[in-house]
Amino acid sequence: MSESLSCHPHTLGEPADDRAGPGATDGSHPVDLDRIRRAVREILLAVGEDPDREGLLETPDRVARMYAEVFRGLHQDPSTHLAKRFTQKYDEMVTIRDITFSSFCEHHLLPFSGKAHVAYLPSGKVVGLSKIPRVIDVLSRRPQVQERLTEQIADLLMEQLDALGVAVVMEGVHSCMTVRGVQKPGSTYITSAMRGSFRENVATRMEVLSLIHGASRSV
Ligand SMILES: Nc1nc2c(ncn2[C@@H]2O[C@H](COP(=O)(O)OP(=O)(O)OP(=O)(O)O)[C@@H](O)[C@H]2O)c(=O)[nH]1
Ligand SMILES: [Zn+2]
Repeated sequence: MSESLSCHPHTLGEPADDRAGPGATDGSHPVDLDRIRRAVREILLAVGEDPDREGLLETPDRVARMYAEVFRGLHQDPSTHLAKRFTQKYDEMVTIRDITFSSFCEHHLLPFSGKAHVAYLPSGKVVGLSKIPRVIDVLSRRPQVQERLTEQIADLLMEQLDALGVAVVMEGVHSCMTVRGVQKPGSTYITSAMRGSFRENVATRMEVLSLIHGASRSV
C-alpha cells in the first residue's frame, strides 16, 4: 500500500471509535484532544473573541471531538474492508453510484461533500456491496483534495480486488468556494480516475460514464 494510504502505525487495522467521547482525555485516543482544545482557545482569542463567555466555554472541547471524528480515517486502514472477498462467476461491470461522501479540504480545513460513483470489472472475485462506501468513508475522513481522494479510491480498489479495471467519478461542493474566498455557491467540482480497462478502452469508459450519467445530470 502506498504511503499516502497507510495510517498511524500503532493503530493500523484497528477501527477507531466513530466519535471520541467526552472522557477521551487520558491519552489513549490517537488524536490529541487536549492539544486541539488549547489551539481552539488560542484561535478564539486571536480573532478577538472571549473564550470564557458562556456560549464558548465548551467550544474547544466540541471542536476537539469534532476533529477526532472527521479525521478518524487517519488512524484507519481502508484495505481491511476489502479483505473478505468471495468468488463469483460474474465478469461484467459492477457499478455503484450516488455514494454520499464528506471530507475536509486540506487547504482551509473546510468541508467538501457530494457523491461518488464507482465501477469495477471483477476478475473472478467480488466484495460485499457495502465495502466500497466503507472504503470511501475511511479515505474521506482525512484532510484531502478531491483529486487525491478520487485516485486513492481507484488505486486501492484496483490493487485489492485484482480488478481488470476501476472507474471512480466524484462530484463535490467545496465550502471554501462558497462561504469564503471567491464565494460561488452552486458550482460542482468533478474529478475522475480511470484504471485498467476503463483507461485503455474507450467503449468501456463510455459505458460506465453513461451508467453514471443516468443518475446525475452533471457528469
Ligand atoms: N484542485 C483542488 N483545489 C482545491 C480543493 N479544495 C480546495 N481547493 C482550492 O485550493 C486553492 C487554494 O488556493 P490558495 O491561493 O493557496 O488559497 P487562497 O488564497 O485561500 O485561495 P482563494 O480560495 O482563491 O481565496 C483554492 O483555489 C481552493 O478553491 C481540491 O480538492 N482540489
Ligand atoms: Zn479549501
